[in-house]
Amino acid sequence: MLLKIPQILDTAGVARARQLLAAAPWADGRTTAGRQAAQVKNNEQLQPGSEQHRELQALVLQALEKHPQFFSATLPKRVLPPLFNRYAGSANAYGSHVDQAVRYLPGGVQRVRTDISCTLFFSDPADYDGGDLVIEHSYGEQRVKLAAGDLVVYPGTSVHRVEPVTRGARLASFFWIESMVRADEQRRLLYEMDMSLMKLRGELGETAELVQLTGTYHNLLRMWADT
Ligand SMILES: O=C(O)CCC(=O)C(=O)O
Ligand SMILES: [Fe+2]
Repeated sequence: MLLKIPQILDTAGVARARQLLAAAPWADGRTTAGRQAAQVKNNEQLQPGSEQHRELQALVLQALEKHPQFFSATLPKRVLPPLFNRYAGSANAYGSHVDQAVRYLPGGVQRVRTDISCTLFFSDPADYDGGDLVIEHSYGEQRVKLAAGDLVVYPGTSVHRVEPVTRGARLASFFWIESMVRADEQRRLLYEMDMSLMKLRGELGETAELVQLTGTYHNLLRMWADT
């Protein structure tokens, strides 16, 4: 399921993130990519370990935690620490690739399966030309270029690319999630059901049928979740 979630970060959060990104040390992006992806990756990435990097990670993670739609759509079990990239100058781009299936948490022991890939945008579309995140799926390609503060989540299984940035700079955070529910189609059913339940509850208040269907939601989650 490809889902755009608006305003994960508010204006103040975006401004703070940009300030930190401007002061932080950048390095070649190829260091964190797998072998195939490194051949097509041409961007910069924030070097982990700096004070700015830590504050940025906390900023993103706290924003995600506060967001009910993010939780419902991803049902996170583990979230890899967010990373940060910049595409600017000399047509930085990231060619077609699939993200590595398994990554390590810092420390290099705990493995995380990358069920869901995420990009959180810090630049507005007017700040740069090109730089669309293009995600391939069974119905064709989806182009994504969101407002600063917005997030896109998409299946880790997708072939995707970032088109060359030909003017300005595209700043983003990218990270991966291992979900309690491994299968994308099961997560989608749960998400759609949860959203409909919330809407119906707003329209009708609590009814016996809503209690029953909410139970069905939780019982499906119980059946499918691996916590
Ligand atoms: O910059 C992006 O939106 C995506 C980056 C990406 O695909 C990756 O780092 O694997
Ligand atoms: Fe990727």
